[in-house]
Amino acid sequence: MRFRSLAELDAEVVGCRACPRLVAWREEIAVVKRAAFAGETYWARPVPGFGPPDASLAIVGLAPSAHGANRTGRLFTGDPSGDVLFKALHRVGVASQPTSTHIGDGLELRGTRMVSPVRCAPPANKPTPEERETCRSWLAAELELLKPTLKAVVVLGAFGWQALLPVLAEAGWPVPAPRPKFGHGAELELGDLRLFGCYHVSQRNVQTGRLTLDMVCDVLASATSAAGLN
Ligand SMILES: O=c1cc[nH]c(=O)[nH]1
Repeated sequence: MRFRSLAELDAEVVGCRACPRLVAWREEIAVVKRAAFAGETYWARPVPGFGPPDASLAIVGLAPSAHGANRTGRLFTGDPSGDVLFKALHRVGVASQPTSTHIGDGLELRGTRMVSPVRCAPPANKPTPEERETCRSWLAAELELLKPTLKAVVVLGAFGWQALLPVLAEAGWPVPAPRPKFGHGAELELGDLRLFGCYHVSQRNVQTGRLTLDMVCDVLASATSAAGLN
């Protein structure tokens, strides 16, 4: 294995400059900024996973948002997607508080690690298939390190689902062929690992009513139970 620990992986991933388009974008945003954050220094680097290294539950998202994790340096922190997600994680008992505003705000996750298939903020929140492929080795390394304790994964959206299944198959989990499709409420049993599909907690999904806080909590409750966390 390339990394001996998640701490080692996290320390290395933040220096990645593999995708020129993403490097340019994450750094440009940090200069232009959003007016509300004009006084802040943006993180403007790849965002590592967040949560304990012996997690039994993983939450797989999409990519850091421009003025959220790309600003704060922590996944789902400081953006509207995180507002919903952390409320739900707190409600099911794995987040110490319902909000996540900045590193050092006191938030802790119990038995749960957030992982991003793409580590840099992409223009229009849309990584290219090439960028997803380039970032895949980080996702693979993170799952390999989590494997000894991992029991359940919640995948937020089709992008994460498509990124994750090949990585799980390569790491030895019995992923069926053809690969099962993503859907909200989809559930897969891959040997000792349970996979749960959930619509992404994006502002658009929530504002249009496609996804409600209760729907997120329902999926998380099943997943935390499968992960032995409640
Ligand atoms: O997947 C996502 C979406 C928003 N913010 C993140 O950090 N990840």
